[in-house]
Amino acid sequence: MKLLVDAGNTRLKWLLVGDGHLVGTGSAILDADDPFCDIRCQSAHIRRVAVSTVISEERRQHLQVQLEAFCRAPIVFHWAEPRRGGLVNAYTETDRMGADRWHAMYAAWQADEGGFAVVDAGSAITIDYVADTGAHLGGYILPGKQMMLRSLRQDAARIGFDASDVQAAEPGASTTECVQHGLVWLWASMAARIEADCRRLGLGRVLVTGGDAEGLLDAGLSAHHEPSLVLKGLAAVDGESERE
Ligand SMILES: Nc1ncnc2c1ncn2[C@@H]1O[C@H](COP(=O)(O)OP(=O)(O)OP(=O)(O)O)[C@@H](O)[C@H]1O
Ligand SMILES: CC(C)(CO)[C@@H](O)C(=O)NCCC(=O)O
Ligand SMILES: [K+]
Repeated sequence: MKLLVDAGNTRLKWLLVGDGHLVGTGSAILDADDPFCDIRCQSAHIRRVAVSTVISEERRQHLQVQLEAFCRAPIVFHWAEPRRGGLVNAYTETDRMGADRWHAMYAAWQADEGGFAVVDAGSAITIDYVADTGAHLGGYILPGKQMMLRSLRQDAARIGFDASDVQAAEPGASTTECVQHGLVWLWASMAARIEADCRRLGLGRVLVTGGDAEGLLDAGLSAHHEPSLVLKGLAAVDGESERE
């Protein structure tokens, strides 16, 4: 079996696969003491671990120690690359790009259905555009939902607000409404902007992933929800590098 790990700044997601079929899936807060406790009894059967991560080098080393304590299999970290197959990275400094973005793009590219946008609504939100030819056209990095709410709470003395699941975008009449509706309003504008970019660039598909994907869909983004897009791309990359 192979363990695939996507370690983001907030959460770690994993898939356990054996002979092309899914054995298990799970997630944990990044700093959990034992993120793989649910699959401890299977650890002896894991023959390889592949990781896509965007965490700091210090936390990456800590994750590696946790994985080494968990199972004896080789651990391979995969990073953003200049190109893979027909997919070509727009970055000149490829190694500065988050591995999650590259792996999500590669998963979408593998579907072989033409140009696309990938939206990853995680701790940060990333948007990447890829043309029919496989040329990455570049992207955007924006603060994620919790990051935005946290900065409003922390950096402005009088912005106190409550949590809300309300998906409303009309002008608010309380601090909570102004903040929460403001977020939906911003996301709705972002959704419209992504659609306009896709029309202009001739991209036929939008894929969305990440912990806040559903919020973006509710705010009006018209996209296919692929919760495991990063892990899917990582699986493809790791499978190819094993065969090389
Ligand atoms: N169980 C959960 N725990 C934490 N955040 C969650 C959870 N469910 C949804 N979220 C939302 O998901 C967002 C984090 O998404 P995700 O887990 O995809 O991030 P990440 O992969 O750790 O981040 P990144 O890859 O951007 O570093 C948060 O902004 C939060 O609003
Ligand atoms: C933007 C995030 C945090 C999204 O997870 C990640 O992809 C990252 O740390 N990227 C590094 C900067 C870049 O991609 O240019
Ligand atoms: K992510």
